[in-house]
Amino acid sequence: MCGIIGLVQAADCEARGALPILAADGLTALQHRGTESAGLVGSGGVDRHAFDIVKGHGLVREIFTHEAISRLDDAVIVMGHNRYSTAGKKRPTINCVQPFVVYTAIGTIAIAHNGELVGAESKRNEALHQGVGLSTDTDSELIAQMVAKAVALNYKCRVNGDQWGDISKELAVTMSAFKTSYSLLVMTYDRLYAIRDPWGNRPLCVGTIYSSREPRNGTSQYALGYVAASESCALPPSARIDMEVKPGEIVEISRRGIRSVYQMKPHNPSAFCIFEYVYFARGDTILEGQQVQSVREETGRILAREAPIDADIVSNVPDSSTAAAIGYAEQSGIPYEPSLHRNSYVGRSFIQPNTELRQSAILRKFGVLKNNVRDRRIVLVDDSIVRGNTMGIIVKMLWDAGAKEVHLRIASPPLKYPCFMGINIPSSKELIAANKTLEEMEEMLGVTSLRYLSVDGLKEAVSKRLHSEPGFEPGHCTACLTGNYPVKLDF
Ligand SMILES: O=P(O)(O)OC[C@H]1O[C@H](OP(=O)(O)OP(=O)(O)O)[C@H](O)[C@@H]1O
Ligand SMILES: NC(=O)CC[C@H](N)C(=O)O
Ligand code: SF4
Ligand SMILES: [Mg+2]
Repeated sequence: MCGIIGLVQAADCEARGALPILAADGLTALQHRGTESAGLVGSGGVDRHAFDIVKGHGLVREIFTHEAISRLDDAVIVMGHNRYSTAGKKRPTINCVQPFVVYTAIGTIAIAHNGELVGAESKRNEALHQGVGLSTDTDSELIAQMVAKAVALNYKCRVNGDQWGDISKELAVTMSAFKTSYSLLVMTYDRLYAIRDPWGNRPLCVGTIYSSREPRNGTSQYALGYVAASESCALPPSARIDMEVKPGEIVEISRRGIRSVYQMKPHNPSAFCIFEYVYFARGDTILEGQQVQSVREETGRILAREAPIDADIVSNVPDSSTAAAIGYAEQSGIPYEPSLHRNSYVGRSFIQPNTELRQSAILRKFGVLKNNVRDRRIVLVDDSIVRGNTMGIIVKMLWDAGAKEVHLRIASPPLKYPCFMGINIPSSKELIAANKTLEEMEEMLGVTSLRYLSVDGLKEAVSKRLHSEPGFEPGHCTACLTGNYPVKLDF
């Protein structure tokens, strides 16, 4: 998934050093989208070649020390990225860490990408045979090089008065070369572009940072700057969302404000990743006009109707299933009581890059609340089972603590098909539900019963409060659940 954020200081705001701190805070708020590496790039808004860059492997707080980000103190535009890799796995060097910064005919540009390009391999070969040199095997670098190429090809058509930092035409050309999946931030020395692919597969929103959270008596609020981010949870406290970037849209953010500069024909219906609601996004984020936490609660309520069971308590698998467990408890009338303590210093396991790291995270992450578990019939709600790593470990912990029955209820349908659009599950071999029947899974996981939410149930939860723009038919990618991919997979 990856997390991206960009900030631009308003023309009449003279604060110095605030932007990199807000950007690092934003990346911290997006840490759940990627923990492998992070980077920040800044521009002072005057020199079109000189960008300052801070990058590293690990967590945001480890990379962006006070000293490291002070290098960006003069920046009036800052852009950052948290990485969860889906590409570049052959040689995961520092070169793969985003944002990608490239020198082009009009000056330096930087690109931060969330998603994965379907068909990247053939585009990559095409580019290599046209003499484009690539330093990594990531799809994101390819986008950066394609933009650089579009800039070079359009160079002679730039008319006097064209601003160096304006690359909207070149971005539109690049967009037409790729189908999905990308939400992008592209930075030139004096502006930032927020772009979503025509399927709208990954999220991206844009907002304004105000001088105060609320208008005060007698004084009006004014804009200190502008922000674009994967999720609204990354916006500074005094910011408000202005828009979610539409599928196929390019939004330009400069020191003068925000404007939509291009709208490619969107795919109707769109194919926004339904797993953003199930697992990836943070509960307080607003997607398609609705709060993720509320959608998750609704999945729990529907699951309780679809798969009821008599039990003593309903428990969550912290963190991301908590809302669904609350919804299940509310609908079933069975009290919600936790069975597991989650160590907050251990991150998400699913987004670790290999099995060893995933399993070691799970082993360090959970402790059992024995007094709640002993002699109880437990409904254990999780948001998903992917490889089965989490369940394999915690169900055993519950039995060891004296549970009487363990009924697993999963607030999404069985995940049976690979994802090629930004999630690192490239093969169905590793997906437990693709290779076992429900009964085999019950036996393998050692649970009293196992039931999943239906595809229709998940769609119902997602559609209930969804807000859609006129002219845009909202739709969701459910490919990993149904095998119906939004684009033809010709590779
Ligand atoms: O079947 P698996 O392969 O184990 O994957 C599924 C599990 O991984 C995720 O949790 P994760 O620990 O990543 O994040 P969370 O703390 O937000 O729940 C998800 O919420 C499931 O619990
Ligand atoms: N999960 C993502 O969004 C990954 C972005 C990009 N494909 C990379 O591997 O760096
Ligand atoms: S295949 Fe699944 S995880 Fe991938 S984009 Fe579609 S819904 Fe999301
Ligand atoms: Mg989990």
